[in-house]
Amino acid sequence: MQAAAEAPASAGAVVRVRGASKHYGAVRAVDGVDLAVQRGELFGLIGHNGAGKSTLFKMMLGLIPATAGEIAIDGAPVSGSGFRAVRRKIGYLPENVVLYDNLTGLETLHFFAKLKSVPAAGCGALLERVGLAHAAGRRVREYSKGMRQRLGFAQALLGRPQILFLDEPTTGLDPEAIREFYVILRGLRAEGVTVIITSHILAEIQERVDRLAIMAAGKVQALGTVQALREAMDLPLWFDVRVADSDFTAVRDALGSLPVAAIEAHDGRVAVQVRRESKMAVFAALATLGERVLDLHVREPSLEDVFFGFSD
Ligand SMILES: Nc1ncnc2c1ncn2[C@@H]1O[C@H](COP(=O)(O)OP(=O)(O)OP(=O)(O)O)[C@@H](O)[C@H]1O
Repeated sequence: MQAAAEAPASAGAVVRVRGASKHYGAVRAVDGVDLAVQRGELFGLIGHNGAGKSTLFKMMLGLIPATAGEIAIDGAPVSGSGFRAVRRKIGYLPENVVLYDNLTGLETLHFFAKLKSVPAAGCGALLERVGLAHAAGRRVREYSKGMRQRLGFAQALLGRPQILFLDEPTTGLDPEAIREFYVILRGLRAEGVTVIITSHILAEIQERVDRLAIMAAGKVQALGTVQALREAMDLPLWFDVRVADSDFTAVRDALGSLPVAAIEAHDGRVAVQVRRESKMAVFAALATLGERVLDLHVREPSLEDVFFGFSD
């Protein structure tokens, strides 16, 4: 499948990946990936289990060497000696963050602060930022999965990183916590922090990232804004129409000979599926019904529809 346009020039990119591959014997975990993420961008990486997301993350962090290709963060190749300084600007939340059950939340952050050689003074404020101030003195053993995840996120924020890599950061979080999490991410983005995030929860990510890459079998199958990917896929749209007296025949008649992929009536509404290119013609046709149209809603294909189109 052709990747969508929209990839910005890699010249000013904070994260630049060119032809990166990682092979484990016959397994091509990552296979010729090109990617450029701009400063201050909130970038999503999605894909099925085993698509290669975590492996690519670890390569971008310089944690595992690439079999082939080049990866540079803030201009420094991850395999070079200059990367040591860049690493200080990076925060990382791994898929399975390792925490010590016997430490309290605050002790945990102090411990990570020491490892990162950053001052411990901000640890209390960080716990507050991720909503764990009330549990700062409790041992991690007593933390719920969501609380552990928040603590992992706090650890990633130690030292005010300029580039954040978050692998499945919302696992275990309840809906309110997910919302709070993205508020924090937007705040960080406004400060110019670059965020790269993986997620399996497409509905969650679709309205929140600036751009995303869909990975499958180690390759980037598509790259762009959610809207650009929708358009590249040319998936049909749905018009949901509520019409006076549930007069569905009037809707059918108004549409006349316009190409309609599907038309369904339920709950007093008519759902009309049309190709994107017919969108404005369908609007115009429905407008002829005047006040007999009581409500109208256009449903874009979800990221899930796009995802299955690109990753199957
Ligand atoms: N150390 C390793 N040795 C051998 N194969 C590996 C290794 N690490 C990853 N793989 C393989 O590489 C492929 C990509 O794995 P990866 O963990 O990057 O996928 P993922 O997209 O992060 O999956 P998930 O969503 O399940 O976390 C898989 O087939 C996996 O089995």
